[in-house]
Amino acid sequence: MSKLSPLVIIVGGGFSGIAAAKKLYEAGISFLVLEARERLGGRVFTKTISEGLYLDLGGQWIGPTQDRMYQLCEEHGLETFETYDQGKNILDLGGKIRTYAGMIPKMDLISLINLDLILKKLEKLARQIDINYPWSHPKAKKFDAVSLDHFIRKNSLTKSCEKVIRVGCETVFACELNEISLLHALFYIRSGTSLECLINIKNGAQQHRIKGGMQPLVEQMALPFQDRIRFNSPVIRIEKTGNEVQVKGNDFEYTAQKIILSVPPPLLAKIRFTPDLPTEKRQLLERYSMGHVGKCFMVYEKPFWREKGFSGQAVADKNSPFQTLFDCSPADGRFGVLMGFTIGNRAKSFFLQDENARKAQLQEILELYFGQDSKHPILYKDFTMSDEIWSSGCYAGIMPTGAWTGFEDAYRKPSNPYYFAGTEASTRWNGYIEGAVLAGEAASLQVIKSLQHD
Ligand SMILES: Cc1cc2nc3c(=O)[nH]c(=O)nc-3n(C[C@H](O)[C@H](O)[C@H](O)COP(=O)(O)OP(=O)(O)OC[C@H]3O[C@@H](n4cnc5c(N)ncnc54)[C@H](O)[C@@H]3O)c2cc1C
Repeated sequence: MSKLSPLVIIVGGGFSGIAAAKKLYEAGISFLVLEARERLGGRVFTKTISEGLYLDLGGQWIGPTQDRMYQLCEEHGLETFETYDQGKNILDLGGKIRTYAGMIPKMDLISLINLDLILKKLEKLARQIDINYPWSHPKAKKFDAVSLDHFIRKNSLTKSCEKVIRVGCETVFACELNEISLLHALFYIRSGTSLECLINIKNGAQQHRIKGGMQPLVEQMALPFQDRIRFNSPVIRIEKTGNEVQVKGNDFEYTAQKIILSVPPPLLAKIRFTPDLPTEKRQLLERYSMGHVGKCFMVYEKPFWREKGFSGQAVADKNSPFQTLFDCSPADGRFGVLMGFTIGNRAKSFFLQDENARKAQLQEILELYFGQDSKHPILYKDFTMSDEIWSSGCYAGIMPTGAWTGFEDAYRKPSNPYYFAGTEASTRWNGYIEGAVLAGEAASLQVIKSLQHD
């Protein structure tokens, strides 16, 4: 058993935990990061396949208004590049393929008008939400009593419109739409600036990727304090006695004064606290669910679809296992990479099949969309964080109906000596890497302040 006694222990070495650690390091405060996995990054995971070919199996995109992410890239000398976004997009409704340019899918006029009205309505409602106090909206109880699914069914006048708006929302929220409260959806939109910002590639959250992948950034951030990170160290119990806290795992025990918790809500719920966390936080933790997403990559010798005038983007209804497709080729286009998102119930069915069947399904879709050239991939790789015990889902924790109005800010509220980070604790870019960084930094500032007062 270790005798080390840092002032602060950070549980979790994702972007949030490492952003918290960076702040403490800069402030000269002793700390230790305990990370369950053998790597940093958590829900960010870059797999290098060969020289020049890497796949971001977790979070990968950043975009305007995610200011901290751009600052961190600059600070660590990492370059960003534009997501490929030129040429024809594909809309696949019931296997009927249409192509269109720009953001407006090719549909009948009534469906288009209906789609525009729903998007505008969501945008307008989201603009009224105070991200610090979503429960304070005069209609908060009404919005929190229904799911996003309810809102979409109520406002969709045509089947095509409903299908397209569903696919868009499933891709943004990464869950079945009956799992998410309308109030949480509005908060999430506002937290990410606007719906347009969440959906768009250009001027949106999908605008840029980092050359070499996202995980190298968190590794660069942690370089100066490598010796203060302990890997393969899941925290199981946290016990407070007097002014000290014991943090315990299977083969370690550390004592500290303050604890920053930066793990996803369902995993926080599994840590045994003595005395227990405040009742409202415990009850809220039990309500959170994680989304379900799979990323499925087909790699080619070159991005052949670009020469044929395709962007590589597609949107599909339930006849396909993939809600959306994106061009995820490396910056230099040395390889061609198409990535399909399978989300919610589609992901559940998809991952019940063996890998050969999964590959065959993506192959079939790509041939349908991009023709014979897609017949000869050099690699197939898929991945879902839902199968990872130390993530238990993604992109992020989802608030079901009644949670915001029932528990307000119970999740992020500190209860000395415990401080809560992780993207779910962020009011800005909640669910995103930017949110994870902001929440980690905020938790460290709270700890520093509290140490000054002790
Ligand atoms: C497929 C996918 C696509 C995404 N796409 C994007 C995107 O393009 N852009 C974007 O901004 N966001 C995206 N996201 C979301 C983004 O990745 C997350 O919001 C962000 O990485 C969360 O960071 P975090 O530090 O809060 O949590 P995590 O990354 O989950 O870090 C928590 C850490 O805690 C560790 N841990 C858990 N339990 C314990 C324990 N008991 N003891 C010790 N350690 C523990 C975990 O191993 C993990 O390393 C995506 C996520 C996924 C999975």
